Amino acid sequence: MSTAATRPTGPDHLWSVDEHLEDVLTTIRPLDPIELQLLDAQGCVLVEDVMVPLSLPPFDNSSMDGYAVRVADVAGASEEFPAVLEVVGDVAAGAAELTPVGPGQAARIMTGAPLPPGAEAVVPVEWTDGGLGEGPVTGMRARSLAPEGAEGHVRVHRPAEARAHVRARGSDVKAGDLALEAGTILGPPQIALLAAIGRGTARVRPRPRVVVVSTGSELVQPDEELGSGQIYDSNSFALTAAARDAGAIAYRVGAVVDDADTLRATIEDQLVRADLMVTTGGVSVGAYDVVKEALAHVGDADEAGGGVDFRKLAMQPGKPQGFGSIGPDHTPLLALPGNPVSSYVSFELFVRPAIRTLMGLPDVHRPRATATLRADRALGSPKGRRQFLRGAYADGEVTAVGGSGSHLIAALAHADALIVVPEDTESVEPGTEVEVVLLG
Ligand SMILES: Nc1nc2c(c(=O)[nH]1)N[C@H]1C(S)=C(S)[C@@H](COP(=O)(O)OP(=O)(O)OC[C@H]3O[C@@H](n4cnc5c(N)ncnc54)[C@H](O)[C@@H]3O)O[C@H]1N2
Ligand code: MOO
Repeated sequence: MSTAATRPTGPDHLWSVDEHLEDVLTTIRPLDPIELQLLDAQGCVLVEDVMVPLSLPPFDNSSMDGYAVRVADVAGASEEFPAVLEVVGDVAAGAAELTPVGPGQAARIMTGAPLPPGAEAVVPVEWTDGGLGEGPVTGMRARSLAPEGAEGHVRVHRPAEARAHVRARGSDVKAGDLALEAGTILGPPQIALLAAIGRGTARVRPRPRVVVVSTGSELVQPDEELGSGQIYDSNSFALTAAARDAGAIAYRVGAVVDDADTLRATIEDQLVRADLMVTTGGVSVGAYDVVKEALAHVGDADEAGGGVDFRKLAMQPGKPQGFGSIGPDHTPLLALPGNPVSSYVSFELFVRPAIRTLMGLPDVHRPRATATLRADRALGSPKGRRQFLRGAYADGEVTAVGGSGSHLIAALAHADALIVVPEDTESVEPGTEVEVVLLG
């Protein structure tokens, strides 16, 4: 992997949101395809055209529980003048041996069972006396309780056209047809089709394995006792959940203390199961900014442009960011800022599209919309930085939720959109049309 970190920008260059995103998306390539079991391929992108090896249905079969008959035998039948036919046996779904239906005969047939030779149509059981010699019945009795239903005579009360209630061989798809084309995303209906044509596996781009590492000596695992100056680690949970939501197989690594050697060792250990590494915290300008310390000078020895580049973005929240690659496989790494809202917003804007690029998905971005800002007063925004405020969106309107502080986790939990305030806008009046990112 090479990164645009080598572009001639200089350490003081303030990257725009779009430049950083472009760097990420032009660097990260879709994962190599593999053959996966059908259910493991759910949500993945198919990379081959799949042809239909056999027609569906594979044979003419009944769409109703009823009687397989010859058309001429039931012509003009009515309840008053029923056609009386000899029942030659049962045809259940899965039956391999089929008794032919001759003139004056019928076979009792179940939904999905093959149409026996000689039969031309199926009359539903409700159009007959079910072999009981009385009026129309509503169904059949279980074979185990009434085996005599497979013999004797049946009175048919209505005529049937040729092929009535018969599902023709190949009426769904024909052998040689294209079942699914390369590029299809395998949702449940597509998985149904692959299974129906007998395919147990599919060649797809796999879900990326994403390892999330949070950093900070102040962080404590939820459910444990908080000591003085400590807080619970929420970022690793938020980002692992977000990675899963984006389609990844995500692994959460508990918070690593602010020690560069410990962090380097942890990342090295984790590389074996990572297609993408995400860290949070330690990328700012403090004396304990461990991610920067641990990774800033770790390059990919054998590839120019490797290593992690730390940069400032013209964005709020999410100003400090790191991006690059590490380890022998040049595993891409995004280092997100530690403030909880900053890390989440950064994930939405950069990591989610990266995950979806790795999956080969055509649509890597969240949908956006235009909405009318509902607010009591104007919203302020820092000049020169693209601001992403949290909002609640409904029916073409968006309301700001909480303020712009990057620590406001509770407000984030009540938002379903990000309000985008452009770099050159310092104040947004109520009633203004704004762009929103819909978080789904
Ligand atoms: N002098 C300056 N200070 C700061 C600047 C700056 O430009 N000059 N930038 C600020 C901005 S903007 C951000 S964003 C943060 C980013 O800092 P780090 O990425 O180094 O993050 P930390 O210092 O480790 O943590 C920041 C904040 O977030 C809390 N945190 C960290 N990890 C977690 C977690 N897993 N779960 C919950 N909360 C977490 C941490 O306790 C801090 O409060 O830097 C500003 N400073
Ligand atoms: O840019 Mo920081 O990410 O605002 O809080």
